[in-house]
Amino acid sequence: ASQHRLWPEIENVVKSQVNMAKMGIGECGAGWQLFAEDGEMKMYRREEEVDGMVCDPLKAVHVVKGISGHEVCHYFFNPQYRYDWESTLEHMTVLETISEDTLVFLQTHKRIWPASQREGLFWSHIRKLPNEKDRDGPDIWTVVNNSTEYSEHPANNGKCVRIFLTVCLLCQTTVDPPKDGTTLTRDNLSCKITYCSVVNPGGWAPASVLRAVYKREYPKFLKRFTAYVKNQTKNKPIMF
Ligand SMILES: CCCc1ccc(-c2ccc(S(=O)(=O)CCO)cc2)cc1[C@H]1C[C@H]1c1ccccn1
Repeated sequence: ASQHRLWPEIENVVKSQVNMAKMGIGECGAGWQLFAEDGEMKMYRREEEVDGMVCDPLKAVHVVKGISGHEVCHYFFNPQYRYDWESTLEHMTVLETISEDTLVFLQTHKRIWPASQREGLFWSHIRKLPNEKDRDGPDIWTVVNNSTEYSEHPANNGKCVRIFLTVCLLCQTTVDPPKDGTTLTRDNLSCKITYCSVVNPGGWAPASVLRAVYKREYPKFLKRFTAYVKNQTKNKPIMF
């Protein structure tokens, strides 16, 4: 995989996205507004437009008990689970398996009236990172998705408008060992999830419509996905 044409880009984008995701909302620059809150989940966005198109960066922070960062990234990365949790997905194919930790996806999302239907073509990379704060603590896990070009699938040659996205899911596991030295259970586990995304809708759509879609869809998406991981792992051994 390290000699693949995309490898230099993957290395650069993963490093920069992980550094951004690690920064607290206060360090990420000004202008972040909290737009959704549900228990431990907080969602922030910044209003940004590129050529008159809404490209609001989004940063969500969520703490979920009973699952590990590896499990969250495993179910987010692997294509075989995606239809179970991604409710806006209409079709998904893996265009290329670059390596076992790097895939290229082509996926179409259900049309959201009045915007036209969207599709995304992106590489997706899963990686374990050393826990710098605590050497013998659990590793950090991340999945980065980043749009890329494919000559066999030119943008906007069909009915769908091609979106351009960069997404980073960063997961930090916390283990709170049982006092009485008994075996670790999922009750001693929690995961801090940081989800960052910048999506360029690729073609014009009314700002009010896009912002309403994101305001509705992102909280639903993160809640549905984390509930799915809890349900899938509850009776399985912990994957660290
Ligand atoms: C006009 C643009 C609409 C639009 C742009 C972008 C996305 C989108 C693509 C990918 C990812 S992901 O995190 O990489 C998981 C893999 O699918 C999340 C969101 C979805 C929509 C549509 C379907 C709406 C939506 C928005 C936000 C979250 C979920 N769904």
